[in-house]
Amino acid sequence: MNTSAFHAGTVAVIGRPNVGKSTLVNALVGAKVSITSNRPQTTRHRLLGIATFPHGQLLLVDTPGLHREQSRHGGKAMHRAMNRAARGALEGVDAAMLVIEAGRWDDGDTLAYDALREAKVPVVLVVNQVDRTKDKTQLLPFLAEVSKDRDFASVHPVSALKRKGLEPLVESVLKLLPQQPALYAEDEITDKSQRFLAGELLREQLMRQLGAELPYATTVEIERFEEEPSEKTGAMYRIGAVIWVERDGQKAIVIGKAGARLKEISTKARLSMEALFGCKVFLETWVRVREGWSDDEAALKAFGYE
Ligand SMILES: Nc1nc2c(ncn2[C@@H]2O[C@H](COP(=O)(O)OP(=O)(O)OP(=O)(O)O)[C@@H](O)[C@H]2O)c(=O)[nH]1
Repeated sequence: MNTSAFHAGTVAVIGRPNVGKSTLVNALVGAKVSITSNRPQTTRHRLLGIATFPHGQLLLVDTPGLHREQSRHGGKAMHRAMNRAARGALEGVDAAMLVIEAGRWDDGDTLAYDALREAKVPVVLVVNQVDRTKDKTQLLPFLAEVSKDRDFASVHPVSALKRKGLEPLVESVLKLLPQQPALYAEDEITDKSQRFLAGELLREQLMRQLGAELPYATTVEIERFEEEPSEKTGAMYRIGAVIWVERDGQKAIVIGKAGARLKEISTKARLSMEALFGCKVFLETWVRVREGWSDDEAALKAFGYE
């Protein structure tokens, strides 16, 4: 490897809820480090996905506050608040990927763009979900329209889901990063612990399978995470997870008829854990009721919320 041409640095991934940020991060990292669902606001925690390529390394960071509720509020006060939040979140970031949905640019995108410009972060525009654009002749005019009078380092139509257009995107972003050796080892994909990721994968299944039925205050706590040697398969992880809800009725929803739903949720979560960790997983899940925990600051802390 020619280390003199190696670029590495932090890249903020910014965009309205549900545009496909997590899907993009996972596609770039090549593994599932960020959970996805078609419900907005899936990403609760700041995430760092690490993507290493022959010419460089991207440290992909979430910027909480920058893509929350953007489109619902407007006005100067919101603009100022956004810019304040942006300044903190963007400190030390080398570049940003502004992710939008093909065919759509709204006020939220403008706010994010302005915040990035104000923070003087070079921005690459990622026009995602191009696979959903049926009439491809509309794409070029759309790209021209959104880049007119805006200062993007480059513009990339991609499909994060189908992993299309990612190579040129990576090349462009790497060019914006300082020339320096890799900051993390090549096989590191996240700074999050496996324990944390296990909880995220279970939460992902809860969201996917319960959809709108998922009680708002549901959270996941990993009570047990142990590695055990296994004669047959090498290592095995024994994971115990508690799904916390606020009421008995909610518990019944999560468990489902004769436990069918919880079984399905646990099986799918276990399979994604095995895929991510590369070993057998023995997963046990319980649903427990804790009344009013979402009001209790100390309880929130115990669940990993700041
Ligand atoms: N067709 C298509 N769907 C996509 C693409 N990228 C993401 N999606 C879907 O869009 C939905 C939202 O994707 P996420 O990656 O969770 O979006 P996000 O921006 O991280 O969402 P938040 O965490 O809520 O901010 C999921 O159902 C994805 O499968 C794409 O390129 N094409």
